[in-house]
Amino acid sequence: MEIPFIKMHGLGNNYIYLDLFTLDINEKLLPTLAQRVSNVNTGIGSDGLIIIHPSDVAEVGMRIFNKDGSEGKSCGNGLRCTAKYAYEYGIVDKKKFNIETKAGLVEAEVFEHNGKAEHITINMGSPIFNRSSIPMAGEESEKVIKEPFLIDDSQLEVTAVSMGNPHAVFFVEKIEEAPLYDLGPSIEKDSRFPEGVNVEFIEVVSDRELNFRVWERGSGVTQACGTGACAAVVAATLNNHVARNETITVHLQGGDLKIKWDQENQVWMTGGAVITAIGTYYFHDKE
Ligand SMILES: N[C@H](CCC[C@H](N)C(=O)O)C(=O)O
Repeated sequence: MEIPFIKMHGLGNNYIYLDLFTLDINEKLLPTLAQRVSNVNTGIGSDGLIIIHPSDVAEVGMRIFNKDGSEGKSCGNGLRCTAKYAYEYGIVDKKKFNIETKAGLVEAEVFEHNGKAEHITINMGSPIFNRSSIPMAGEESEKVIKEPFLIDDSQLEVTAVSMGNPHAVFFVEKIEEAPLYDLGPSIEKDSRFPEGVNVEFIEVVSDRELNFRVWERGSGVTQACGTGACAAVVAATLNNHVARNETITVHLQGGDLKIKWDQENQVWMTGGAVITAIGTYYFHDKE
């Protein structure tokens, strides 16, 4: 089967995108397709698969599948790339529009330069704190802020936030010493997170600046995680490390995002999006 695709990245967090406005594909195939195209040796190579699709409730819809085939409910870098593609390829004819995700509707705004979407702002909505909605096991509580968290003999403190997808945020002295590979996999699959969890390590640089690394649920270490950067700013605010209602610069491995958690409890994310390649993927029934 010949499958036309677009490869795009947001700060190096790269996905293979399928445009279901022009392509018809059996959605049962998507988890397997995500695993196949993500494989850098036998596929194209990516952090996963994103589906851009018609929506009854928004101008455009987006679904995200991680490298392991699991479906996430939202993806910040994917949303910026989806907005860029929708604007530049005529799916939408305006600069402000909604995108439907499994986590709900988000609002996108494209900032154009020479007809191209130079950078994109997404209103990622309100953070979710209560434990059962993260979801995280344990006594129901309003918030999980710097809760003791023992993992593989390491005593950590976790702040848990959902941006429609679950995030476990840990603060470290030096970002280069973050135990990304040592503890990321164990935390991701820890039973205290019944749906798994994205794992972020944050170094506070100032009250307007964070350094950030991520081990993503279903994809492992990626260059950037948009929902994770939002969760990091919310967690840093809850722990009084950064100022509320101010624009915080988050330095991710692949570049910077500007994040603001405003007084109306909306989290705004601004950053770039790049089209890397357009091509045809040849799906073989037998790998
Ligand atoms: N791994 C995430 C989905 C991708 C999120 C990330 N790439 C972003 O930019 O937000 C999850 O399973 O919830």
